[in-house]
Amino acid sequence: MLDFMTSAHQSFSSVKEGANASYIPFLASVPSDLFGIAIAFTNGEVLEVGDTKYEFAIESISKVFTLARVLEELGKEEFKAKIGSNATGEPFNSVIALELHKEHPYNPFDNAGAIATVSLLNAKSSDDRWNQIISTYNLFAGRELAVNNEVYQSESDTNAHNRGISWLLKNSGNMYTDPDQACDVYTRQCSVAITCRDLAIMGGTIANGGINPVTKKQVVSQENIQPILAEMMMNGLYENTGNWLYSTGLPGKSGVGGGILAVVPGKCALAVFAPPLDIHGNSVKGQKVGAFLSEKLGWSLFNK
Ligand SMILES: NC(=O)CC[C@H](N)C(=O)O
Repeated sequence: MLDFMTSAHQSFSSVKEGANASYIPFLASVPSDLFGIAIAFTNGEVLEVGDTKYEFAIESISKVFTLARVLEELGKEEFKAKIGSNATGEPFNSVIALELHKEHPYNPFDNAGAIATVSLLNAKSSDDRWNQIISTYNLFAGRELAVNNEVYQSESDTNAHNRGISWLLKNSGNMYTDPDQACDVYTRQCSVAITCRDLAIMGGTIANGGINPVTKKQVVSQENIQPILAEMMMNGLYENTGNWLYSTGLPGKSGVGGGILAVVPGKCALAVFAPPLDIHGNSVKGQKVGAFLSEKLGWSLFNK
């Protein structure tokens, strides 16, 4: 296993395609050649190659773990009715997608649906909303995570588009708290710093039926694993999800911080960190590693 990971790292470290996200200024300053690969198995073993200790911004991968928390609170049917489980086929921050669907979010991974998902948490205050989210992430990672304040500042200074989306949701009755509060908590969740190892363990918890494979704590109930994986399968890499699925056969999730997660249910989770992105916001090397390892290790869910 480690041999395949090392060979993926060696083969793809020279790939020059893609570029760091720059619409969030901080992300443009992250060294582009950082490259880590980690796999967490359901038995608690974790294998790592490359820059797996470097802390990067979780960005949109956070949407998976907020989804888990809200599913626990609402149940999957109410969640599906309020947010949805279909792809828009548009970029993750598309306003056109909202306009086309009467300002109703379509799924929890596009920004509109993600911000609405944050707003659905039953919380007394902004701090309470945030504490519910970060405590959930901590359980998934098996350690205390923290916001990278430089990322948070950089995103807060440049998130007018997401604030606009929040107010459109308010306009159509699909925002369940103050829109600016929901957007701020969403911005904070995207700024949480994680390592590649953390991400593998967070995904490993999903692969392990909701039980963190390292701490052995139940973080999300088994019945909510299917809706989480369905959302990842359907829109985890936005408009490139079909191509990802074609080559990996696995549910995945990307973030513009350069992280990518793939879940092999019952077996393990793969986390890759490499900042240069394709035009849809997905790590280029991450997608290559996913395709390579899935093929070598027979991970595809469609090859049984
Ligand atoms: N795809 C992403 O990772 C986007 C997350 C980013 N914080 C945004 O809202 O634009």
